[in-house]
Amino acid sequence: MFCSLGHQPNQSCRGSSLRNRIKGPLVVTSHVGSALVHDSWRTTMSGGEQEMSSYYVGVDVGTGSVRAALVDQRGVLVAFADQPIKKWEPQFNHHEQSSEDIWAACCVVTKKVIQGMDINRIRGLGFDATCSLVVLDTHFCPLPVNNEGDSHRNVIMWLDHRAVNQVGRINKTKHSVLQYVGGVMSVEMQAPKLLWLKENLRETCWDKAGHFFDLPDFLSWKATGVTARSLCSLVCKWTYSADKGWDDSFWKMVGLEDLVADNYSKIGNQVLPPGAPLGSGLTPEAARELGLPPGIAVATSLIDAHAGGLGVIGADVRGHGLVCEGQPVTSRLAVICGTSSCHMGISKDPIFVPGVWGPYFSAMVPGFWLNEGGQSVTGKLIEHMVQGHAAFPELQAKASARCQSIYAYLNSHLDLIKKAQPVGFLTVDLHVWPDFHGNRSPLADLTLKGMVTGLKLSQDLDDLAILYLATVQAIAFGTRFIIEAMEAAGHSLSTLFLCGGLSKNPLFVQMHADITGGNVRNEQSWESCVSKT
Ligand SMILES: Nc1ncnc2c1ncn2[C@@H]1O[C@H](COP(=O)(O)OP(=O)(O)O)[C@@H](O)[C@H]1O
Ligand SMILES: O=C(CO)[C@H](O)[C@H](O)COP(=O)(O)O
Repeated sequence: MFCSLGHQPNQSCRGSSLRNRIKGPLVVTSHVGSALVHDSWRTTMSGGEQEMSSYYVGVDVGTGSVRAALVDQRGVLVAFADQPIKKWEPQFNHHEQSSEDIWAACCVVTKKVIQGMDINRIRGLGFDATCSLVVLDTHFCPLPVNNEGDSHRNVIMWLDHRAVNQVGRINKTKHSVLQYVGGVMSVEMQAPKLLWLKENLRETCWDKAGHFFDLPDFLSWKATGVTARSLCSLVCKWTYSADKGWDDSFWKMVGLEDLVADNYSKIGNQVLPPGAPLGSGLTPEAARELGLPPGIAVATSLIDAHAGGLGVIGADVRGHGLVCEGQPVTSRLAVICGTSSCHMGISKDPIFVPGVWGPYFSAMVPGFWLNEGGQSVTGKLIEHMVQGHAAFPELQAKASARCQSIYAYLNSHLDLIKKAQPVGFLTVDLHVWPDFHGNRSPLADLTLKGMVTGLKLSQDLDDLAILYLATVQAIAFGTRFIIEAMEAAGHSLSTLFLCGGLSKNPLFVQMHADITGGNVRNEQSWESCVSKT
């Protein structure tokens, strides 16, 4: 049911090219060839076949856009659409969104993928989304998370770092729940953000709040009216234990005892495993807004990285002659790379990796423990470096003259200037430290900053291309650093499975293969193997 899709702004399409956009469990479901797509449509449209297809809609809310996919019961992708969503940065390190804007985008993309379809064949709907914090009042209306009192902006995004002081105090408690987030709570998790709201927006937000949702759970509530939370969100971002539930002593110790007093009704006291059906399914109101039939099944949600991780870690790789065929799923590391990169590895027994989130039980693959390493800005960092360079306008002009994306142009430019040497050698004198937004894993130090060494006075297109390469390499070294920490703690990883927007960049995939020295699979080419040096 879950899917997580790559991103091309404002597009809706059908057919074989859709495969290149998938980053979730749909990755290896089947052959998304146009023949298959047409077959399933013919069956649908004629209505005469005995075994008529059932269809499912998956909605994936990333940082920059919302994507929907329509798949049939075999997992074949039939239609795809995406739509950008709004983001605000009212001050440095404050990142906000609007839950109404996000829901409206979910409705737009869902309507697009079901266009021309017999909607009575649609059997179910599922959501995944970023782990951002949505705040609603007791009547489920948006509350402002900002000093301006703008209630439209009622979402504190996952990458928001406003609660630095609060997370510092939480970490000083050394409470035992911190063992399950790599020993150090991240400012990107929900407890510090809640404490910030209580300490900074008491009257306008905290006192009026009736519901604090992780964004994936907000979407499933919006679709069903059921306020149950996903085990995935609560375990990974809210300190909930699959085994022991909430720990009252943690919330009391950090100054959020009010959440305990009302039996966690504001943050969730009914918890379901990802994929479990919610209530009576899609409400009539949500059905109208989405263009779907009321009452169809709606699944308990997943965080976006976990949806992508579930998809690639569970991929059936038989028959492609891959090295990883026959190796256990615990030897796979899923790297979900979009705005950020998330490194998802699973194990049968809990593994405690300093600076790497988890171990989380059953939060992604049922019955397995999950460790989640991460780099908070990867796609966003590449954009920051490239767009901030003096030669960016020239790059844009040249790429558009060739009808290429700026990244395709930069990759071919690197090929041109590398001459006979391997492309990686172009950066022997230029190095990037990629922690421009702190280090999520394995140093777990939000105070770290980015760094570039080896700059010269020239600022031409060659310099931009080499800076871009050094940034991609720095990100790949970050992945290697995370793998080394996970292996030192007991993981045994042999294959990286990349998915998300960045996995469409061959240079990004190649540098991960070269620098980690492992087998790397990306979403686009299941059949071809990226070599290692
Ligand atoms: N074809 C491509 N080549 C290079 N980079 C790409 C490509 N498509 C998307 N990206 C990059 O991937 C990132 C977005 O990935 P995506 O998975 O859509 O993110 P999110 O889920 O965070 O919204 C952006 O930084 C974008 O520049
Ligand atoms: O913390 C995370 C998952 O646990 C992600 O970084 C967050 O959800 C953002 O995802 P994306 O980079 O795909 O927008």
